[in-house]
Amino acid sequence: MMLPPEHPAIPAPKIGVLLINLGTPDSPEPRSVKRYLAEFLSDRRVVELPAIAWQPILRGIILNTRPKKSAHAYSQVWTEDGSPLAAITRAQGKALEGTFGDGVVVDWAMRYGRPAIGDRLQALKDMGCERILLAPLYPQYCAATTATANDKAFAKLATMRWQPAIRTLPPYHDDPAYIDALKTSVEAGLATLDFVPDAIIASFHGMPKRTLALGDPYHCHCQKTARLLGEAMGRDLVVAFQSRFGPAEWLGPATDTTLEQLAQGGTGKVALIAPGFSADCLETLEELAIRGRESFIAAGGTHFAYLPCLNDTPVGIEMLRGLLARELEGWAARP
Ligand SMILES: C=CC1=C(C)c2cc3[nH]c(cc4nc(cc5[nH]c(cc1n2)c(C)c5CCC(=O)O)C(CCC(=O)O)=C4C)c(C)c3C=C
Ligand SMILES: [Fe+2]
Ligand SMILES: [Fe+2]
Repeated sequence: MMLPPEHPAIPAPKIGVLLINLGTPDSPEPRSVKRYLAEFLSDRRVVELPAIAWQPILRGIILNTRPKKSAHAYSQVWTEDGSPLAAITRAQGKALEGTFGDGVVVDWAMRYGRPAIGDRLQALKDMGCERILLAPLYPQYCAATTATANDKAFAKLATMRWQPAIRTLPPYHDDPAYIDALKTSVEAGLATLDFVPDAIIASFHGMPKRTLALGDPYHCHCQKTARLLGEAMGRDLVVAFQSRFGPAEWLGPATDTTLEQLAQGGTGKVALIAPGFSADCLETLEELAIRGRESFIAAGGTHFAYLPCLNDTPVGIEMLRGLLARELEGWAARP
């Protein structure tokens, strides 16, 4: 005679993984870019000024001048699948779908623009996800990226009577799996070049310098990533910070100045990498690969290569899968 099981079979709770990246306009038109910049630059985690001082500058000056210029930049990198950042984040989500086993759904959202974090959290809950891992895809922690992504998710949770359980992906700037993936990807990129670079520059997105003194670990995380990657590759990397915005002092040295100084100082061949970006985007494809090349060559450089981010490459996806699986531990199975 079959005995009844000690516990009746209770299905494991459904789990959601929400990949989050920064966000991007819906189209490379000034109107879409203006809407996106208005949301982005109104975030007090990004521009840390009182609204009463900042909003008149934003609405009166920046949103009347920058959208046209940025739209032109976006139009140079836009693809058939839309903005590179959105297309690659979507591809990362698709590549990870099904890799965590039954009952784990993978979705993706953007901090600014669409798909909105609140909408996708609601969708995951409506699908029956009782546990959700929020995964801001920033290897280096920064209040202007990681924290604001989590803030936005928690703001949505604040409206829910019955919340799912939540975990957040920690920064992974020094995780051996991330450093290994970068090393594999950079070495594979270098092997495709028809020249041997005299220098490899690791360019990270900049931040206002005062955030370092205020305790944001971003600068230290970037330096540590570059040190560990350099050690893994057996060569020094030049660290620089790009995309300066506004009149305040930013972390340095600036990538554009570094490229010019290297060229002027006789370093003719460089490879540029952007290990802080989990997906290629405007800041890498336009600012680094197009404008960086132009300024390096104009300053006398002879050979320039931009090596792509980890994106949805097998090595990048396997690294993300491992990091996310670790955060899901203990959630998947019902004892
Ligand atoms: C990877 C980390 C990033 C940090 C840190 C960061 C800080 C930061 N950015 C701005 C202003 C702008 N950034 C813009 C684009 C942009 N920034 C990041 C990432 C970080 N930003 C990404 C991935 C992108 C690309 C978006 C895309 O659509 O491809 C822009 C918009 C473009 C433009 O008009 O130049 C602005 C503006 C500030 C002020 C800031 C820290 C305080
Ligand atoms: Fe930025
Ligand atoms: Fe930029």
